[in-house]
Amino acid sequence: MSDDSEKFQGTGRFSSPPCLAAEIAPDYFDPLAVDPEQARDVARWRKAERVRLGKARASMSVEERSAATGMLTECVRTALYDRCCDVRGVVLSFYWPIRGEPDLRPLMRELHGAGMNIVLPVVETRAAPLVFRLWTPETRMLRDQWQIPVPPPDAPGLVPEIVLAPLVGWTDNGYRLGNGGGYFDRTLAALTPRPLLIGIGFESARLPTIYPQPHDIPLDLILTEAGERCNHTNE
Ligand SMILES: Nc1nc2c(c(=O)[nH]1)N(C=O)[C@@H](CNc1ccc(C(=O)N[C@@H](CCC(=O)O)C(=O)O)cc1)CN2
Ligand SMILES: Nc1ncnc2c1ncn2[C@@H]1O[C@H](COP(=O)(O)OP(=O)(O)OP(=O)(O)O)[C@@H](O)[C@H]1O
Repeated sequence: MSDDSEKFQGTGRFSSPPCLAAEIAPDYFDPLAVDPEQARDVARWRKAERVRLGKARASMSVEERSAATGMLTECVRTALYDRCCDVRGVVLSFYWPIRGEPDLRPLMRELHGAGMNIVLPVVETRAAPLVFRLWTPETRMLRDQWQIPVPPPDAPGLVPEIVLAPLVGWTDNGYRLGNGGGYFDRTLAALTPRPLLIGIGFESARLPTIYPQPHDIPLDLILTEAGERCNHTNE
């Protein structure tokens, strides 16, 4: 609490108490703002959708996956170069693919070679924002609690300007279904300035809705093998 509010408490000088909204942590999310029964239903539906979409992704044929990954790679490269006059020094958060996520690691290496600072997301603390550790081709990766390869704790931490977020599901209006930890939403709520958030997924993961909740932050751009599927960057 600020000194002023303590000084003026109970003096009767103000008709209403001083506004303390600025003292709320930027990543604070009020669970009381949500109807618990509705939130439970949505969580249950999302869990089932993650399983369904995960199976669909796992059943893509080798040819289908390879063709889609090639087109996605091209699309991500173009989107990044279109948005950065000079990619050198730009801090870009990539992801190390798990569970059949699009594997864009050749592009990650290429962009590192072009001078971008590549970072990878790490869950250091459960139910907290992600941290981002620098990756280079020489980095000796460790595995986290989900067996996701991550750079070691002594890798430098950097704040990304652009974040590539893998999609389990996505909607035309830019909402993302992820792996269910709420990590990207928590991270975006905490980062200022907010990075450009680009969702990366396959066309087959398109959903009519994810039943958006107050914590869900829409993506700026969604890229699939079919190209730009949702673009809020010119609004
Ligand atoms: N490649 C990759 N790296 C990433 C992410 C990601 O989605 N993909 N993350 C993005 O956040 C973070 C890891 N987040 C994760 C969150 C939850 C689960 C998970 O296993 N969840 C439960 C399901 C929870 C539910 O459905 O309610 C599980 O599958 O058992 C895994 C990773 C950081 N790194
Ligand atoms: N800013 C936030 N503060 C607190 N809790 C949050 C926040 N964002 C999300 N959560 C919680 O995280 C849980 C999972 O959220 P959600 O279903 O949106 O995950 P997700 O986006 O699929 O996961 P991920 O980003 O890890 O891939 C929910 O219970 C939600 O309330």
